[in-house]
Amino acid sequence: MAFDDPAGTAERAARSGGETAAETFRGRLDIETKDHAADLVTQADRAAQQTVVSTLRDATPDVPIVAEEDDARKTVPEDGPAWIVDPIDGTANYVRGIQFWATSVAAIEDGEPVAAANALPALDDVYVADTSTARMNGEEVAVSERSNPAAFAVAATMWWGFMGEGRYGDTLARLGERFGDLRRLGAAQPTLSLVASGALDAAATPISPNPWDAVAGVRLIRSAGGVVTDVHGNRWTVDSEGLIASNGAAHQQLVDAVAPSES
Ligand SMILES: O=P(O)(O)OC[C@H]1O[C@](O)(COP(=O)(O)O)[C@@H](O)[C@@H]1O
Ligand SMILES: [Mg+2]
Repeated sequence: MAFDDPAGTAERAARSGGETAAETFRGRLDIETKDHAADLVTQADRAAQQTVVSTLRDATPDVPIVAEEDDARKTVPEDGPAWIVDPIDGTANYVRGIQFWATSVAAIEDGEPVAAANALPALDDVYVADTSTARMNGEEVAVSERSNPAAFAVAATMWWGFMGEGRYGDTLARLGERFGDLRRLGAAQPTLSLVASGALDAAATPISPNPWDAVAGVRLIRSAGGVVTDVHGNRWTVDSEGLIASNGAAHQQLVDAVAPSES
């Protein structure tokens, strides 16, 4: 492995970026829009990214860094190691003063997520995973043991209203019919962290997420004993269509709800 202690470095970097972002949480912010009116960026996103990047560069000067903001690299290399950074995942929550946001750092090697850290400073929670174990605040966590879909809480994560043609509403309706309870929490990495800890039973989206919205959470969920696939039920990779994450107990029902056959 090209990384030396990737989980430890990811945790340090996520904590440091989270501290930078926390300094201005619920303070005065300059808010800019990106692709659409609800796609936001602030000086806090940029400052947190600088903190994370400098922590990672100090530890691993030669490892490429994929990151959401500014002119950082946006694509994950197929071969070799890379860091994947979302300085604030859940900026829309952050600017509204809602505590559910994270600084997310993942390590990937030859396309395979090998470590992850999601720091949620406003909630004082930190999720960390290596290739075998997921921890929340230092304690090992596992996906939920629920098996009855009627008892499931499923997060319809990653906003996809822009897909149009009723697909968003139709997918939510199918999830609502097949599972007991639905959530939209406003931030993908914290949502995936809750699947890893067993607080949620599943999370799903038919859109192809950005790597910084997905990779850390995928590592956390797999190390917590869960399953992450694409919309067809195939093992999830950074090139996948959609993302369906669960405790494994009703995974096919989720796949069916998110990507029904055309017939
Ligand atoms: O689970 P929800 O409510 O759809 O929220 C997920 C949202 O979180 C995000 O990961 C937030 O991303 P950023 O705040 O980093 O831009 C979005 O990609 C996604 O729309
Ligand atoms: Mg972000």
